[in-house]
Amino acid sequence: MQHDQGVNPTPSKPSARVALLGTGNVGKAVLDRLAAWTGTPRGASLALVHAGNSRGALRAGRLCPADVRRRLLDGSPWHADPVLANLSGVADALAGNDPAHRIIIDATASSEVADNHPRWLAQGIHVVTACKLGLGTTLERWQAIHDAAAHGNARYGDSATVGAGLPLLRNIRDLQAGGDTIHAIAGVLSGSLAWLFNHYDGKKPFSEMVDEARQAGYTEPDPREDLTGDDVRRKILILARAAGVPLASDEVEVESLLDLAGRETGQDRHGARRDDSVVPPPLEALLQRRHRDAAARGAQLRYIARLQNGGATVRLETLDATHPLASGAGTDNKLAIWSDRYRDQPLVIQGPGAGAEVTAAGLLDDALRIARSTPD
Ligand SMILES: NC(=O)C1=CN([C@@H]2O[C@H](COP(=O)(O)OP(=O)(O)OC[C@H]3O[C@@H](n4cnc5c(N)ncnc54)[C@H](OP(=O)(O)O)[C@@H]3O)[C@@H](O)[C@H]2O)C=CC1
Ligand SMILES: N[C@@H](CC=O)C(=O)O
Repeated sequence: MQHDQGVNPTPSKPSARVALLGTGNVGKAVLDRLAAWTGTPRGASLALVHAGNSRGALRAGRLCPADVRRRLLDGSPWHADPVLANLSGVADALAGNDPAHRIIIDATASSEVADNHPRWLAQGIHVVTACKLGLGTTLERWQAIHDAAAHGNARYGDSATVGAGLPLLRNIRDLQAGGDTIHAIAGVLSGSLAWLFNHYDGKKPFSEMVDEARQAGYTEPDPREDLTGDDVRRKILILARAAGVPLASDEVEVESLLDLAGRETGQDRHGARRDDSVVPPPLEALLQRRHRDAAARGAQLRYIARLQNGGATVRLETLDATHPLASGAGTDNKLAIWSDRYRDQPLVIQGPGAGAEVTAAGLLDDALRIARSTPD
């Protein structure tokens, strides 16, 4: 394991020490991006000192990202120390004698990791996360993160939590910083469901396509999180709260695709056996019919989140082809923002909204912004 890449073009500013949690789809893409920066100023500004997953962690004064990545990829044993996987020790891995920034990158979907965000922030450790469980679940946890960040004078990088790094939260915050008031937002916030509805033609089973989306790294680790709308619920909560509407989780009215199907057959999804298919036959039939009806009038199925009049909804909608939210390709997310400034015509932001590479880029954008700022 290489410990020092020997590049530090800005000796006045020590490299930020970085701990990466999660080495799945997104974590691997973070390692790839860091590896590609080896020998560049970007690479020099971020020193990876800890890389861990649920089974163990590697730790060194400076880990070589390509080496960590190779160990994960080539099937060679992942010689990580399981003791180092203990989250209580991650802060120790970031300790040092210089005033460098300390950054934890959360590329997990772990509630246990999200529970630790406030503790790390309060210790002055910056947290950069793709996981929505920090800001997108209970108001208490959201508040705890804000309070801890203020207390520890630490930053919380959340760009990757909505739109997989698209500049959605940044634009909402910039508008407000300029004195604008957000009145409503609406959008396609699930990259996997966007991809599914962009490709679904009623012929190939939806279940097969969900599997393809999972293999492409667009879905949550458990695709049911996407199909139930829970993932989009978290995203609209994060956006709403950033826009100054502190909604509680149960204040978002969510139409789960799985419940839609259950409603049709009178079955309760909560009664489903664990080994049931992710896409039960009634949902296949329902989507086939909804797709056929939409296509017959040149319309599109879209899973839309809306925030207006202090409330939020998430549901499957049939949109005319001319509707501003109907167009898009691949995993495109699309967000329309109405504000004082954009009263009649909304500000619309569109682009790929899922995938490991764009998400890793969003995470590292946040990490670099922190690394380049002056440590207190
Ligand atoms: N895929 C996408 O397009 C996007 C994903 N995200 C978010 O990124 C996150 C990661 O997604 P993805 O990479 O697909 O998920 P994966 O399931 O592929 O990877 C999750 C990783 O987290 C690790 N992990 C779980 N618990 C812990 C723990 N306690 N400590 C350290 N590591 C832990 C897992 O360990 P192990 O390897 O041992 O199982 C695994 O390496 C999710 O929160 C997701 O919502 C956000 C935007 C877009
Ligand atoms: N599963 C998510 C991934 C990004 O957050 C999605 O489909 O958008």
